[in-house]
Amino acid sequence: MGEVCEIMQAYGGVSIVNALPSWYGSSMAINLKVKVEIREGKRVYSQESELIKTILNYFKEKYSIPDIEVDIESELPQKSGLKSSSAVSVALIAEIAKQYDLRNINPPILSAILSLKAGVSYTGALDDAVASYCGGIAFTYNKMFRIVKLENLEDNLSILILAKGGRQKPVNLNELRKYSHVFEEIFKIALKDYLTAMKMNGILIANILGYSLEPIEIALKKGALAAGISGNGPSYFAVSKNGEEGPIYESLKKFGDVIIVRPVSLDCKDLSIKD
Ligand SMILES: Nc1ncnc2c1ncn2[C@@H]1O[C@H](COP(=O)(O)OP(=O)(O)O)[C@@H](O)[C@H]1O
Ligand SMILES: O=C(O)C1=C[C@@H](OP(=O)(O)O)[C@@H](O)[C@H](O)C1
Repeated sequence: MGEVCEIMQAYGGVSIVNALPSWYGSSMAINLKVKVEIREGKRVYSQESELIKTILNYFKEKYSIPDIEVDIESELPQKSGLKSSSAVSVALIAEIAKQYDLRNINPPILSAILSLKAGVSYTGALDDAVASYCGGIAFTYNKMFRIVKLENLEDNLSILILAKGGRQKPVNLNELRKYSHVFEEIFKIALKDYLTAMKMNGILIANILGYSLEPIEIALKKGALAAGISGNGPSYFAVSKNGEEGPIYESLKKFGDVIIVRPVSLDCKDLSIKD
């Protein structure tokens, strides 16, 4: 990521397996970006979100970096299920590490730790942070901050997104955790067949969290390879082969604005992956 361009950037993503029920999570990077720039200057605390504040405080306390101002340019709606918080946090952490030459920082792992500390995440969302930083598909066990696997993907897919931000619906964690064994099985399926897992997860999450199944059923009927709720919602997504988006796009349009994006190929060389 970011290394080849001046401005640090990270990606949004769609869910393959939501990590809330079983702590096992998987996410696919998409080409909606967050760009972060920093410069030394007086912090405006009142304008910092809890996440930004927590990250800046961490680096100030641990590495004595000076006060910095942060500029964020984001193509992702906040509280959307499209991984905006992980993209912002991983890009900011990576940019600070780069500018201040801080070695031995693993941006996705630190993102997970600080997202928990900031209270913007339930499990740390390491799955989202790894995909956001590396592209490709990430498989993680968030309870132990462990990256299980990083995978590249076929580049012949399109993702159609009914992008909605500002999640209002409370996330019923207790209800989700009742299904931990089911989601652990879906995670195992995902390691071999991510599209089937994506579909199972997307339908189940919509059911458990009380989102309408209509957009999902219609997209699947029109030939989508997978469809569902991403993250904790409210955004929906559907997957199709390149060039076959038409009928799915038309069917989803009646539910709101639909954007068509592409998955991002894996591009990460410096993360240690432990089985
Ligand atoms: N552009 C941004 N600028 C500052 N903070 C952001 C931005 N986008 C996301 N965030 C942080 O991430 C949080 C949203 O996280 P979350 O509810 O998990 O949504 P998502 O599903 O989009 O990741 C916001 O409340 C905020 O703290
Ligand atoms: O808070 C968390 O730990 C997570 C939130 C969800 O994503 P969103 O934040 O995109 O809803 C989920 O898909 C992810 O696996 C873990």
